Amino acid sequence: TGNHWGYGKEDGPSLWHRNYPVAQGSRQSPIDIIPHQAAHDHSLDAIILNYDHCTSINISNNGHSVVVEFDDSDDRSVIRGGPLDNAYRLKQFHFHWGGKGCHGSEHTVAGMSYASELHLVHWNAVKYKNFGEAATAPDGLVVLGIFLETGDDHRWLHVITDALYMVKYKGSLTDFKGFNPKCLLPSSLHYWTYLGSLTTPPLHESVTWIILKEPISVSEKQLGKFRMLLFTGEEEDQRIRMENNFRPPQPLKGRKVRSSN
Ligand SMILES: COc1ccc(/C(C)=C/C(=O)O)cc1
Ligand SMILES: [Zn+2]
Repeated sequence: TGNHWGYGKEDGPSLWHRNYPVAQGSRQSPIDIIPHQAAHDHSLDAIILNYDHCTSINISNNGHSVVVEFDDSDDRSVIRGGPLDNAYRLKQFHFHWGGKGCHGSEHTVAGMSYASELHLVHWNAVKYKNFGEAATAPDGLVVLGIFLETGDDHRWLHVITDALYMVKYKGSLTDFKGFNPKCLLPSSLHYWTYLGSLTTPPLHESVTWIILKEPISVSEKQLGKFRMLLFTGEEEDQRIRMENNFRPPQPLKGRKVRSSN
């Protein structure tokens, strides 16, 4: 129906251009990051994350990923510094992951993909009056990308994975208060940055990407809990496991990736 899209054979990333022609645009995401081709830009400042007074609201299954939304009615939780001209407000975060034993990050590093990728989505509330308007502007959004690799248990990720049973089905939502995503950051904030897009429809070319170089470690068991989510709703006959919800790397089309120190 309508602009239905997904990650399957009949509605996956290679077909999205039919309803979203920008899918073949000049600044699409994700991309393959080639570290030694990234320009070290010494003018790039450190990124600053002011998440101390962030207010998480709910966790939901939107049929494509699991999303934690935040109160973005003021500048209580923002990202600034780095390549940014102003502060951007945290709106939501979500994940992309693979099937069992398969990797599912969106960005790749020298052709290597990680098990999963966390996206923290922020919007430019200085220049735009709401998220929807910012989402269509070339400098409207900032997405902070964090790679997840499998290894030790992540000591805080269980707060999220323990809630996933509540949002098993597409369209489900439940309260999720008091979660601060600062606990999901790696120790280093060194990053790559480039101009790109949303990685799901409507694929707007409105994102300044900031991808942290250092992955966080999560256990295979924790990652497995994401795979108990379903793409399908409670009322649907088909039960399709939510996995491999990632878009593959897109053409760089002459863009430069910059590297912080
Ligand atoms: C205005 O509608 C939107 C739909 C999705 C998104 C995001 C945040 C997509 C993505 O994460 O790739 C933004 C706006
Ligand atoms: Zn994403």
